[in-house]
Amino acid sequence: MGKILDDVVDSGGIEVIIQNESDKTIPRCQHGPALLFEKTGHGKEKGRRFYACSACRDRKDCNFFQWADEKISEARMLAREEQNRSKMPLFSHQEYFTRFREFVSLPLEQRRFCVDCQILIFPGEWANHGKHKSLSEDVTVQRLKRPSLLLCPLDNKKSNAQYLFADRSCHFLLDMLLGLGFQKILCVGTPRLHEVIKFRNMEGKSPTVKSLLLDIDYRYCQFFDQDEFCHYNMFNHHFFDDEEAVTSFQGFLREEGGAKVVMVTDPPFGGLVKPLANSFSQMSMTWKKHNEVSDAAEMPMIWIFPYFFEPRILECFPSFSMLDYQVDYDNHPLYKHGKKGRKQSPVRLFTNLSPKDIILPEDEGYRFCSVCERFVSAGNKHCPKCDTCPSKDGREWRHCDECGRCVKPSWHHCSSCGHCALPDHPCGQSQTGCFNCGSQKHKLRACPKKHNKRMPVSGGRGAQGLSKHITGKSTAKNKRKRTVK
Ligand SMILES: C[S@@+](CC[C@H](N)C(=O)[O-])C[C@H]1O[C@@H](n2cnc3c(N)ncnc32)[C@H](O)[C@@H]1O
Ligand SMILES: [Zn+2]
Ligand SMILES: [Zn+2]
Ligand SMILES: [Zn+2]
Ligand SMILES: [Zn+2]
Ligand SMILES: [Zn+2]
Ligand SMILES: [Zn+2]
Repeated sequence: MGKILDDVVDSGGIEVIIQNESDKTIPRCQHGPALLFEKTGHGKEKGRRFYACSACRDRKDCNFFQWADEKISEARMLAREEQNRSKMPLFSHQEYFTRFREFVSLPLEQRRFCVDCQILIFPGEWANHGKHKSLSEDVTVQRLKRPSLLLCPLDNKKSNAQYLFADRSCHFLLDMLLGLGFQKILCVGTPRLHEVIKFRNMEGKSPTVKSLLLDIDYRYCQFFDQDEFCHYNMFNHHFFDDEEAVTSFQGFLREEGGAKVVMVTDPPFGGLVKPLANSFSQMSMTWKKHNEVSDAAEMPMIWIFPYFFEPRILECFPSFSMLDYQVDYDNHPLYKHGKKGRKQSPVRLFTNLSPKDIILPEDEGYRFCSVCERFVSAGNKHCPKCDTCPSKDGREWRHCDECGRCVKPSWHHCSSCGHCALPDHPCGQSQTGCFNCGSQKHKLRACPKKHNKRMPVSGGRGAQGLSKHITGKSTAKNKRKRTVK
């Protein structure tokens, strides 16, 4: 099966097609309804559609594949259902949480956490885990309240990891949202933010905030009850525990007593912007349905993603803007803040909240640009010619008069190509058509959108991201990727 998938992906581009997820004919893998893809580009299979797993970038984790026009025999269907069932978690959410309650009532010396199985174990179960590595000390109540510190970040051999916020970023996010008056935070793929909220509530230092975590990592069922955690797939808006989870989710979105809701999400990078945006729109529609808001209202959202996805996110959510704040992670040597790590973090906040209301920390060099009416990073100098603070990566960009826009400091204007590029760019062969808007009908010089502040639209990124999603091949740019089991 994997071989077919590789061949399909290798021989051209791929487009994802959004379907109505309530459509019962969509085939399912263990991660819920599969996504529908269409082959683009050249080759004999152009236009042919197929289904593949929505959640796993690495086909070793889930190799689900089916041509859309393929007839599946009854026997194969049954075998597939059986396989999906066999991949289900050991216990139901309710059972997991009942175990947790019992577990915390045990004396400290009887509490163990099996590192190999990533599960809390009772004395009667120790024998079954006899050969496994386990933690037997320090499984304190305090530690159980920060499960992200107890659980190993999901990781596979290709260094796909769960990237957890550094405390600096986590507290910045929470303080900023509290400052804006939000009382309910929907944490989508942000377990560390969720637990920090709970922790702060217990300390009683800041106003009490409600939090609901939606994540595909069901290990969290062990620590959070059904009104605090839903096992969820954000690529197909699928709740694994169906009705119970959906009810809990809908209840959370109801702004009873005027408690304002905001959603914060930090999805794995994989280029699948379209299905993510579709899920977040579905959430926003549910929020709308359960609250008395105007037709044009959108649920307040913060989507944490690398800056180079800006054009694609804005395409899906035109009301969003990208903020300069650099999100910092704990378990990634590349993305540490400031000079200590090798690089500055490429991860930013995209939001439909008003940028001028989001005060970025002065002690980290951010300042307010009164022309742009937003906080910008230290190196991001306002360009009067572009009428914006143009830097995306935090470095000081330079205005090129020939290109009519600001460019990265490492770029130089190349007269053969007619635009700025890195000094060692493949001269003359890099791009056909317009460098600014991607159109094949004109060159940069004649671009009607030349003074438009958008980044150039690179034609292939969607397909690239997706083929990586399916094959697990990585592109240099999209290094932060991880896989979830
Ligand atoms: C980059 S990590 C973000 C963690 C966040 N920075 C934090 O510290 O809380 C991505 C998160 O999304 C979750 N995730 C990955 N794939 C998912 C999917 N298909 N649906 C829902 N959650 C997913 C992972 O389990 C992980 O918690
Ligand atoms: Zn799958
Ligand atoms: Zn074990
Ligand atoms: Zn400015
Ligand atoms: Zn400029
Ligand atoms: Zn130039
Ligand atoms: Zn050139």
